[in-house]
Amino acid sequence: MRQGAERADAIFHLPRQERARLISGDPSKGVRFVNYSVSLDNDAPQDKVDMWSECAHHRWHLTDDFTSQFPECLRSYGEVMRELSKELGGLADRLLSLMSQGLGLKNDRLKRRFEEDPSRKAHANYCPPCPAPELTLGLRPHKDPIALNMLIQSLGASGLQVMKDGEWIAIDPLPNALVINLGDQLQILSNGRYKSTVHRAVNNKDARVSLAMFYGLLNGVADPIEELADV
Ligand SMILES: O=C(O)CCC(=O)C(=O)O
Ligand SMILES: [Fe+2]
Repeated sequence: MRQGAERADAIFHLPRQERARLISGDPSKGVRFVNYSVSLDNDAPQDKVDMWSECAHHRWHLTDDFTSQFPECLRSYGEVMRELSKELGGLADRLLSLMSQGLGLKNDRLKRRFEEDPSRKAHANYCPPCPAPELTLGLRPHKDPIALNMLIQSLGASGLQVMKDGEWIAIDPLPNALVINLGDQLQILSNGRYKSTVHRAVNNKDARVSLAMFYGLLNGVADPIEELADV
């Protein structure tokens, strides 16, 4: 896990020309940089805040070699990613099994639902050292639209905060720990029994990296699973 965050950090320190080649709006690219721009909350323009972060996106998989599309300069990141993907794929299944039990369903119920239409995306987030952290955010407040986010944080600078009872609570990085965040799809599938959490990332004078491994349904979900639907 530590290596996942370290190698992800390397993506953001590639030579300028290599980086330029990765900037793209085309989701079919193996790895692409997207920039978070200004937070555009048009309903509350006074709350606009500058995003001080960069993000690299790619898909992940347990068995397909999704790294074959990675450029040569990301070879060692790809090696770590392949290992991590197998581990986190297994972890996602275990979590879904426990969450199925928690809902009073058969252990494999959620797992089977996800296998019908799976989506696996990774976001490597990088917040560079920020001279004025109080004027910026790394990631604006949001809920993850997908089901599960298995998040690895670099050690050192903290940044992740979760909204609880109207207050922001810092979730500081711990060695060898993952943060498991539930997103909208699990809230919908569970008919509100599991909650999608509002979270954000704040900036620091020091750099920070996080690696979000998302798992969920590719085409989204509009209804709870049948057994939990209101009648
Ligand atoms: O950087 C973080 O800790 C949060 C990442 C996150 O929320 C996301 O990628 O959706
Ligand atoms: Fe998120």
